Amino acid sequence: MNYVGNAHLINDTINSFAWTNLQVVVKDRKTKAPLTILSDATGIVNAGEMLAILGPSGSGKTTLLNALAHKAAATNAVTTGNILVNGHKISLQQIRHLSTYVEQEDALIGSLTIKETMVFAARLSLPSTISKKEAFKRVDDLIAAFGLQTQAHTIVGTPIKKGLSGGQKKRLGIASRLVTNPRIIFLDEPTSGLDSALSLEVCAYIKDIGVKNNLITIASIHQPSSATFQQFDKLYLLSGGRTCYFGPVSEATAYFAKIGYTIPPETNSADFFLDLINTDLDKNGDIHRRTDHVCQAWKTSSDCKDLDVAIQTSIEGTSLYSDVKIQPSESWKTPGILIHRSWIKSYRDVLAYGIRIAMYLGLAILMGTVFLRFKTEQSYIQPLINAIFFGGAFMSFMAVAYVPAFLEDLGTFRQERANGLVSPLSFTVANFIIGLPFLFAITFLFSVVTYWLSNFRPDGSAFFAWILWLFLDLVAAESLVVLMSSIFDIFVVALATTAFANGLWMCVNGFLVPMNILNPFWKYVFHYIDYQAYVFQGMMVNEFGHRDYQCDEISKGKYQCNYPSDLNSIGKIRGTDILRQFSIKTGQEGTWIGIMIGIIAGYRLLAYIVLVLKSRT
Ligand SMILES: Nc1ncnc2c1ncn2[C@@H]1O[C@H](COP(=O)(O)OP(=O)(O)OP(=O)(O)O)[C@@H](O)[C@H]1O
Repeated sequence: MNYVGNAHLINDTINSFAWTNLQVVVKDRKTKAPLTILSDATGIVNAGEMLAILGPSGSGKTTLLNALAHKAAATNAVTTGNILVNGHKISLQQIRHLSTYVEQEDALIGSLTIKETMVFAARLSLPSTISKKEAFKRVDDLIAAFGLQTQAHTIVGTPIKKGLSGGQKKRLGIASRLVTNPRIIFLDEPTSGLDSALSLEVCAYIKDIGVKNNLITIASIHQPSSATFQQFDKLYLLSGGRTCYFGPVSEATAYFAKIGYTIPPETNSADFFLDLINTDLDKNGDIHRRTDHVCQAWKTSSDCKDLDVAIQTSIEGTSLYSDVKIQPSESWKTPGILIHRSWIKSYRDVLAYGIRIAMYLGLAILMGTVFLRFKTEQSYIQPLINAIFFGGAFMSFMAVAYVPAFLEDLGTFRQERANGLVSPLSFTVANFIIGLPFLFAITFLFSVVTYWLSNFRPDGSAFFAWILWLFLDLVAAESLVVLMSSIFDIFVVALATTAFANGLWMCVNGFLVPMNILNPFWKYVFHYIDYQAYVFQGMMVNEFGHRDYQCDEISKGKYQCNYPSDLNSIGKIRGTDILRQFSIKTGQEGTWIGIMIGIIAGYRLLAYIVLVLKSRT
């Protein structure tokens, strides 16, 4: 770590970040009564210091961190108390302005390199007043500061292509949040998922950058090793939302000895403090009693009084901070930047579209060779209808393969949204646009193989009409994936609900049960909003609306026709008579295309609304 502080990162305006009497009350999940999950929290962190928020699981670490960052602690949570910067109360806008929040989960795009990740972070967050040269300098400086230079052109890593180690990913995630020059950094469990060596490495980098640039760093942390714990300057110890200790890490051992809890030799002090107040381990009420004593002792301690004095001094002694951090704000360029980023992902990450293209090509060969060289004889009519159903319905069913790639994008969006970089509208627009060329490529490849192998109506315009229906089908299917995954953002749930919805659309699209006998509930509630129904009808009209089929000739001039038609006497079946059996009208294609576009727009609009509603909580 031979890194020197960066001029742009250096904090010379924020001296202190303090909070007094913070309280968070939620509505209890079970009883619905008000429940205090954080009470009377008070503390101060000065420039260049790093604070560890420590406590047993469920003690309120994340609640405190979120309250400090002005993030919603939970749905319907009511937060009261004061948050002060240089002794002055600060609003949500101001804290966003000054700080960055690094979530526990990495939301990096696996197929981008370190450098690309940083450049896109800079492009999304820096205003156009910052020159390209300056932006690149910041990116390079941060890559160097986090010790990532040698891997600058290594990809983050996808499930099928290994990239960075866990520690490097963590460092990159943090580095990408620092391009906007925050003065205060909130980190939610930055060492989660890392072994003790990597945890130490990550914390040492954060500490180094914080000290060299005079930044205020606040991190919740879970069971740190001794070495990791020593990286922190201050400790906030919590149990059941109550303060057990706040003060320098170096003085914590002496403080606990003073109130009657002496640490045994060669014990990790963090483990000792946690065991002291971990009420989850309580068997006979001892730990509860001990925790009550520790919290009470803190309230009446001279250290607690000294803290109040220190905060009072910060209020009286300093001037207002000036706005220094660059306010990340969305610009009209954001959708374009997102499209560029997705474009790289699309061609580099085979999971995004590559696997689907290969899968659809395989499906095309399968379908084209099973439904091979159909003739215009009546025995081919039913297989032709089956092929049309299979082509439309199965293709849309397989769109579920897009779920993992979309969920990765959604994770990135959530974090960028939380940091004010990307709005639901930009994300929705970019996601829609980037899908179109790939869906068209899939449609074209599939159709070129299948259409001509199966001998659908051999006519150029019929071929292009087929392409149009299939393209609309895939766009609608992908839009359904986007909607379902936005609502149910857990992989298996998104997969199951999308598959279920597609199964439903298949059942009521008019093939398995023709519309004239489909029962009214399914017909009127679902059939008319079923995008697969319009694709099926469109493809059926494309095939049967414009040609006739031959009956079997039993003897010279005598025919046996399986489908009634006014042409039976001359040994033919009019295609439109087949359509009539399915209650499909001709000449409605324009309306159906319009409805398809409406359904696609509807899915996207609903997904957008879901994203807006979810990003409020
Ligand atoms: N609506 C609610 N009803 C009941 N309890 C709640 C509610 N919301 C939060 N809590 C409780 O508040 C406590 C604090 O949660 P928080 O996530 O801040 O803890 P934590 O210390 O970060 O836990 P972990 O280390 O497991 O992430 C938890 O015990 C949680 O169960």
